[in-house]
Amino acid sequence: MEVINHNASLNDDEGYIRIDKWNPETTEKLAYHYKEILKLIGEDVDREGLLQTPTRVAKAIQFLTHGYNIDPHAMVRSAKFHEEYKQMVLVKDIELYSLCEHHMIPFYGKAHVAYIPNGYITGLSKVARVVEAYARRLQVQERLTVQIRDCLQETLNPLGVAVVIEAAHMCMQMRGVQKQNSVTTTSAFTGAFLTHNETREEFIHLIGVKLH
Ligand SMILES: Nc1nc2c(ncn2[C@@H]2O[C@H](COP(=O)(O)OP(=O)(O)OP(=O)(O)O)[C@@H](O)[C@H]2O)c(=O)[nH]1
Ligand SMILES: [Zn+2]
Repeated sequence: MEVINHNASLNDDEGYIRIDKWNPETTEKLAYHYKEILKLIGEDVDREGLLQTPTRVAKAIQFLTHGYNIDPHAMVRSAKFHEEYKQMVLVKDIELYSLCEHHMIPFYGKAHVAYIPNGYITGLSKVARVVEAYARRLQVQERLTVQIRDCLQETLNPLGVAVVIEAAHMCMQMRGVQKQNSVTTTSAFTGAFLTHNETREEFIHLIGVKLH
């Protein structure tokens, strides 16, 4: 797997982000460009309220894209435990905030993630951290859904993985087609969730989402 790491200094030993430690050089460069953007939209960059804005935005965008600095596979492997439990493990209603790669405008919603262990489980928080690691990048909802599924399948080799994401896209709400209430649902399955209708139905019933 390719590890994208633009800003290695943000990582601690376990590969988690330290959100208080921005790379000063990256922050300075981003701030320079955001200042130019402010000028281009007709703002007065010297007025009091905007003096710190380029630096604030520089830090904010690094937080919103900090998933590039996380290796989700390594993170799951760091908390992989042998266990003979063979029933579905479901973590539902994991809130997510991402940025659409077309407009860099937020999309936000919930992820529901399940897997059926095959000798190994992972820490429950790691499931939510995998969602976070892929959401905090420039994304499309479809790829985000598949990346979460593939990460768990590749690291735990479970009997199946199921991921459903429900999200609202602000690029469709506050601009463009301006549909305030539309919600997009995406799903991705492997193993028993594909081959066993009952397993998939149980998952869909438990998360309470209408997929068909
Ligand atoms: N499939 C998919 N499309 C997305 C996602 N986020 C945003 N989009 C869409 O990406 C498309 C980009 O289309 P373009 O026609 O190039 O962009 P645009 O002219 O700004 O389109 P409008 O939003 O319709 O004004 C739009 O239809 C967006 O709604 C996503 O997660 N998945
Ligand atoms: Zn968009």
